[in-house]
Amino acid sequence: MMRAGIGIDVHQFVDNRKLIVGGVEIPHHKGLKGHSDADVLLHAISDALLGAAALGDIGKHFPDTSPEFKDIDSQILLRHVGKLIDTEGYRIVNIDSMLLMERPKIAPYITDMRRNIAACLDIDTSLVSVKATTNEKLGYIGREEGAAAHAICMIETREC
Ligand SMILES: Nc1ccn([C@@H]2O[C@H](COP(=O)(O)O)[C@@H](O)[C@H]2O)c(=O)n1
Ligand SMILES: C[C@@]1(CO)OP(=O)(O)OP(=O)(O)OC[C@H]1O
Repeated sequence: MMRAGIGIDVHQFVDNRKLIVGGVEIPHHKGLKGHSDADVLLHAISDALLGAAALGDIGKHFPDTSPEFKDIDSQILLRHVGKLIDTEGYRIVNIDSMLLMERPKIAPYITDMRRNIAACLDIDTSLVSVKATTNEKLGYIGREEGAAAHAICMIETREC
C-alpha cells in the first residue's frame, strides 16, 4: 500500500545563530531560531514522513520543552524518524521538498543537502529532491524575517 505525507515548517531569522539547512552550515549573517538547530528543511521532511505513517508530528516525538533536544542536530531527529518508518514496516519511495528563503542562495549546497538527507534515511540520493524559491520580496519570507520549507513524500509497505 502506498501512502503520501506532507510537512511544513517555519523558523525566524535572528542574529547570532548559525544557518543550518539540510544538515549543511551555510555562511550568512543570520541564522534560524529554534529549540533545536532549527533546520527548517529537515523538520518539514521529518513531518512529511511521520504524517505518511500517521505517527503524529515532530513536536510529539521531540518536544521543544525537553532539554534533550536543545540545539540538537536535526539530522539525529530525521534518522530517528527513518527508523520509526522502517519499524512500522514501510519503505520510502521518494521525497520532494521546497525551501522558501529570500537569501542566501542555497543552490550551491543542494547536492550536499540531498546526500545528508539520504544518509540519515539510509536511502539512495536519487530518491530525495530539494528545491528552493525566493518569495519575490513578499511577506515575512520576502522581508527575510523567516524561512519556510514544504515537503511531501510517498512511502509503501515493505514486501514480507
Ligand atoms: N534561497 C534561494 C532561493 C532560490 N534559489 C534558486 O534561485 C532560483 C530562482 O528563484 P526564484 O524565486 O526567482 O524563482 C531558483 O530556481 C532556485 O534554484 C536558491 O538557490 N536559493
Ligand atoms: C525540533 C524541535 C525540538 O527541538 O524544536 P524546534 O527547533 O523549535 O523546531 P520546530 O519546527 O518548532 O519543531 C519542534 C521541536 O520538535
